[in-house]
Amino acid sequence: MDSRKSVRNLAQSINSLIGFKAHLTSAWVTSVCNIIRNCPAGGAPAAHLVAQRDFEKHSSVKNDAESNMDVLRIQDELALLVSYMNQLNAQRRQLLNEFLDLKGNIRVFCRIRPTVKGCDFYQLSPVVPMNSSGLLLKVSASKSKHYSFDKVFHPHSSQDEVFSEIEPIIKSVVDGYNACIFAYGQTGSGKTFTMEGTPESPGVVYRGIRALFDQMTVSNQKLIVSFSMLEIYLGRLKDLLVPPSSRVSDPARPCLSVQADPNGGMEIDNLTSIQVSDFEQALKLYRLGCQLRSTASTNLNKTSSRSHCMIRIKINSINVAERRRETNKLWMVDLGGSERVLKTKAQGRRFEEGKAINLSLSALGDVVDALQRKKCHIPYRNSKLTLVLQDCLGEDSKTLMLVHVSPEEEDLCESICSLNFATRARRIHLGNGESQDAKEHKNAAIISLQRKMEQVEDERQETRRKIQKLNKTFESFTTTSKSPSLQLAEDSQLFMEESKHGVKNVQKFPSSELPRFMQPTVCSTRKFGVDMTFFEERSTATSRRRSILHQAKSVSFSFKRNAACSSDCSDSGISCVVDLNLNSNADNETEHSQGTAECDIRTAHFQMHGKSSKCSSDREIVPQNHMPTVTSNSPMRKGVSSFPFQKGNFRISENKKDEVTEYQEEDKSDRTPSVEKNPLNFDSKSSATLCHSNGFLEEDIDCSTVDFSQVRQDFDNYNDEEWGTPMPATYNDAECLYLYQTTRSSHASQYAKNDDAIETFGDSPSIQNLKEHTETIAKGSKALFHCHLKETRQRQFSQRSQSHRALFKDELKQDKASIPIVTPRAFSHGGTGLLISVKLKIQMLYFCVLMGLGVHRPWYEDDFFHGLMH
Ligand SMILES: Nc1ncnc2c1ncn2[C@@H]1O[C@H](COP(=O)(O)OP(=O)(O)OP(=O)(O)O)[C@@H](O)[C@H]1O
Repeated sequence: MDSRKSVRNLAQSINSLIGFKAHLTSAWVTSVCNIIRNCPAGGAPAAHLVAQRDFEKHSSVKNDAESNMDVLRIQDELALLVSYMNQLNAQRRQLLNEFLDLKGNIRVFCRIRPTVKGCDFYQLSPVVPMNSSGLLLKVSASKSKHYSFDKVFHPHSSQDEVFSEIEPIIKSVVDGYNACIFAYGQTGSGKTFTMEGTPESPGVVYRGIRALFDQMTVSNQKLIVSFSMLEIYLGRLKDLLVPPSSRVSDPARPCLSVQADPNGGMEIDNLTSIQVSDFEQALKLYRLGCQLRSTASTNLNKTSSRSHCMIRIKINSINVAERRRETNKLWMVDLGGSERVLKTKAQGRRFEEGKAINLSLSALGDVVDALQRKKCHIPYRNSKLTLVLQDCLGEDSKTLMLVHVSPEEEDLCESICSLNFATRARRIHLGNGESQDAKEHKNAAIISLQRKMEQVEDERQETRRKIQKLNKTFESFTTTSKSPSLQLAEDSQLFMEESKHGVKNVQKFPSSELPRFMQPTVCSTRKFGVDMTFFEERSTATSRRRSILHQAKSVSFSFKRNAACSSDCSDSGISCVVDLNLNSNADNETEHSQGTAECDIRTAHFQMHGKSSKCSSDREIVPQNHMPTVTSNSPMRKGVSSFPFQKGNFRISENKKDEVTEYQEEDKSDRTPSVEKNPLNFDSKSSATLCHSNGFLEEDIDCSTVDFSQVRQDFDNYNDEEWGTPMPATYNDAECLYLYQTTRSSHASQYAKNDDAIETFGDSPSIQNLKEHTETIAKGSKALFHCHLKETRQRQFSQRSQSHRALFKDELKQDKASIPIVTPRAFSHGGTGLLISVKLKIQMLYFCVLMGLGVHRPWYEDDFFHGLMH
């Protein structure tokens, strides 16, 4: 009896010590008691039972020993194979390197565009391809000139053929080299076709990104890839991942500027850099950037690129042991077309664009010339183009120039210029003359290296297969040999880790494998401040993949004072930036307006969300509009929070006053009746007050005067194709109201269709103004308006979140390289991340101990668990 009492007391002491009682429901205790009941009968065990147990124990020990031996054997084999694989990887790298060195650090390919006039190419064209590396240019009837390049692509060469020659350079980027691939040539010669391609036959950028990710998967290296895209337009750098409306509407946003980094590389300050984890994400960004390129119709090309378009893929290596650099870059550049102004008859802006392009191409020529002559001064600084590419045009990088020529007679002059330029570039690595013997020797070496590379590749494939097979066997051993309690303890640990880091791996921890008492209750979900939705099994594959950084959030809001509505619905909605800049001076800045000194590399995490498991809204985050999450490896750090907007739910309502944006109903009986049935379901005599602590929007809204249908209709008319990225097709009433409010705000009244046209609203535009404006939008600038709305929304959220910064300081200090994860609920319960983490740890330990006790039941009865309840 005494021992029972002490057991009860022990449970109560534990409760009072860690305040855990609140989480223990009767269901929990019943589950634990059931476990105990299912164990062999209580009391003193019968002798035969003891004997049987001893026998089982003995045989299980024997089996355990055998399986342990097997596991050890597999582990040994695996270790051997992995080390062999590493050797093969190193060998492959070395061979590829030698191969590229032999082929030259600067390689020049020539691609001849098919003729557009449909004439007999070989007879009439002045450009005649001779073999795989030479072409003949018929300058006149009696005179012709021979050019040779590393590769000549005939007019009928496919995009596949072109890319197969480029692929080794892409692979070398994964091995730690800088690389630059650029398309050069006169306007209309096919540069954009080669780089961008068409949906049916995608170009080098598409294939390059895919090859890069494939190579990363194969080489099994931990690499962080980030994507940037910019253009050099009229000598200015423009971020192509920032919509023009945002560039214009935020005068505080600094221009992009090129700076030398301490490692001798070049860095572009303020350039949006978005971390991508797979090919699809990078591709989406690329498409987005392409939409924003400056193109125009000229005499020579209907869709002429009026700028140099530059795609940068930056690769940061975590394990640098086997790589040359920690960070390296791949530039893929679609240069603007060289053109003769007389020929294009360009005027005004087109003339200026052509002039700027020609100037920078000429600067590129000077740099190439200086490199060729091995001058001590290389005039990189003469143009933005050469400055940006500086670290990829040197000796230690792989450069590939794709020169494009038109086969038309009338383009002969331009073809001669382009081919001469390319020949000059090629001399950099070839020297002025190479004997025939030397050439043959080199070719033989290249072929032999190619064979070796193929052998190594085969060997790698085979080894990879073996490793996979062994891994499977190993997994089957380890899963069967684990005792249930050990498995549970490990899973619990996993849960702890995942909760701490915000990682939600649904497959690893499905609720069906958990005892009921380990499953979250509504109460525990609220109390812990951790999103427990990941316990729920997802029915579709798409809903399984969730962003690491995404934090689902319960939202509650109230329109009517006494009728708060709360929802546990987790929506993969809009992620907004929580600016964690530790420099207080920059408090009011968005990621694009950071001071350059504070930010070396700014990486935005672009999140691709699938459909929410519970909610119907399916939204994609678009960089800058919904502003990607931003991190930095400089002292400035940023984290992520989510901001779900969904139909019916309006604002996140939290306890802290400075974090809250909520609508409260105000009784204003003198309001005029609603224009139409108010979609917000406001009483026609009501108005809403938008309360922002940051003062961004502070005014009463007379809801009865807002024609929501007009606002919504306008946004519904918005065409996704214009923007190139899927957008929500409809806007809910809350967003309409927000839009309306935004247009009334003096802080957010500038919209621009392009650089030339800026429309500005006054401080208090009337409804008429708003309607006029929405009509304007309907005529052509919906997308920009849309961007503006999102940017405004993001900025507001970003500012609101800055009050959290201090709370992240500890995390930031601990791990500079990792991405800070924000668990928003932690704040709403008034605790710091550390406190909650410790608390979670204790509670989990407690669970494990109880489970252990439940299974082994050394000295107590069910009373112990009942004691926990009292
Ligand atoms: N190899 C090719 N096969 C089929 N069509 C091609 C090829 N190269 C170019 N074209 C076509 O020629 C036209 C002009 O090509 P493109 O726009 O790529 O030229 P560009 O060099 O980028 O011109 P600009 O410098 O003015 O932008 C396009 O319609 C394109 O589809």
